[in-house]
Amino acid sequence: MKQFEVNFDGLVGPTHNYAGLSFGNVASLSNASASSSPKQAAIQGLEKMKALSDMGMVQGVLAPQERPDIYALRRLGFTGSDARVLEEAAKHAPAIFRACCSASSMWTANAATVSPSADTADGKVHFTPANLTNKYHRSLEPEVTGRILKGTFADSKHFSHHTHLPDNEHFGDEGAANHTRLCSEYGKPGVEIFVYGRYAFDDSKSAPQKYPARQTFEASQAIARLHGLSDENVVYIQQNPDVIDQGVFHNDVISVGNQNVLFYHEQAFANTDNALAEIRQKFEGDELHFIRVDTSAVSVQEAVKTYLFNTQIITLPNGEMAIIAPTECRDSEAVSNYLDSLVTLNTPIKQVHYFDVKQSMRNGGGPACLRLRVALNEQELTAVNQNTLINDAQFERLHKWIEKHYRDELKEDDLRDPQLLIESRTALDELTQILKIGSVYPFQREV
Ligand SMILES: NCCC[C@H](NC(=O)CCC(=O)O)C(=O)O
Repeated sequence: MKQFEVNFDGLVGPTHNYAGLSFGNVASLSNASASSSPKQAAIQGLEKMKALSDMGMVQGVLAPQERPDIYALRRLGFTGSDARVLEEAAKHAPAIFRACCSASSMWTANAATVSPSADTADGKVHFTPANLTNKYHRSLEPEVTGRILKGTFADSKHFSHHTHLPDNEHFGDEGAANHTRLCSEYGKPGVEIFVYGRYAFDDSKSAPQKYPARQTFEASQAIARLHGLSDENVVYIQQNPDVIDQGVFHNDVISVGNQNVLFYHEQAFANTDNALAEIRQKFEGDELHFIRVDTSAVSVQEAVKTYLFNTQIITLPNGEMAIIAPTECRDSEAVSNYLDSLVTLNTPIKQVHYFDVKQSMRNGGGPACLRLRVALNEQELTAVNQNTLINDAQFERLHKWIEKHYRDELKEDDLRDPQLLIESRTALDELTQILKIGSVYPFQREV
């Protein structure tokens, strides 16, 4: 049977903006308040999806969330008409208001953790939305994310959906950004690697000092239990606390895996030798490539700046692997030299493709943050909501939809504009019809 890894990229929403909300995510902080271009950002993202589909990959799209989140503001005591809620919140609680406007659902690597059917006890593909408790603006996402995932993977014969973990820092879960999977083929059992930043129930263990560790060991274990993974197929690795303190807020900023390749920075993990030995022992297959990048070649600071590890490693239809990198990697001498030499080495990675995703990079999200990977066999792929897969027709439809509804420029002050809320709702309502995902947004569910 054929097997695929489908990348589901997040569509950028109509209120894309930079609010500087993520402490510990250096790029997000340094671009706060800059004006944004929702139209350009959405088109950049869509073009990346189309380019991957043109390379012969199966590419999907996940709908964005509605922002500003009026419901979150009402829960915090703002009342009256929607226009009044916006006005009062922007005036009296500007920081909270900005958090309720965040564009962050576009980074679908944080939407959920996904375990393919080859790894799970019941032979279904399992999804758990990430609770994203560490950042208030991100903690607003899991409920709607869960509905979007259910609308995209609706067939209960093949897909199993869990509720996000308890909304508490002890079970802080950042989804696939802290999870990767190695396998000989996508449809064969793999090793699921969970990378966590700290222990929540054991203070004696090491943890970062400056920036938060968003993912806990206990959350990772809970996901593995929920998904019915066997201990023989799971490896837990602690992220090096020092690199978290240097701005590596998710594991996917310092390591990435695909099939039999683990690409990682020398300083990525706390106890690298043990972790790699355990992966080697649990991996089913002959050839395993650990590609380590040394600090002398690329410093942690340069990796954070260029997002060398927030690249996507994909397997092309001809079996070769390609790296999908942001143009920031090409613009750095150290990183572009490294990538030039990497493709000449004896590893499966043979190509590098650069993409301009600046509108996302400015919020601290590279190509890998923009996608949720879902490994599927042929039957499961047929069971996916086909309207969420990118082909020429769907690309055209979404392109037109963006052109019709999105603004060219958005300033911070525009977010309180009630007209923008109406525009976004009109756009999102139409989107749910294009993607046929049902009424996922709160404004569509009011009676
Ligand atoms: N995987 C990439 C995630 C980036 C995301 N940035 C943000 O939420 C910044 C949003 C802002 O500052 O407006 C985060 O840090 O979780």
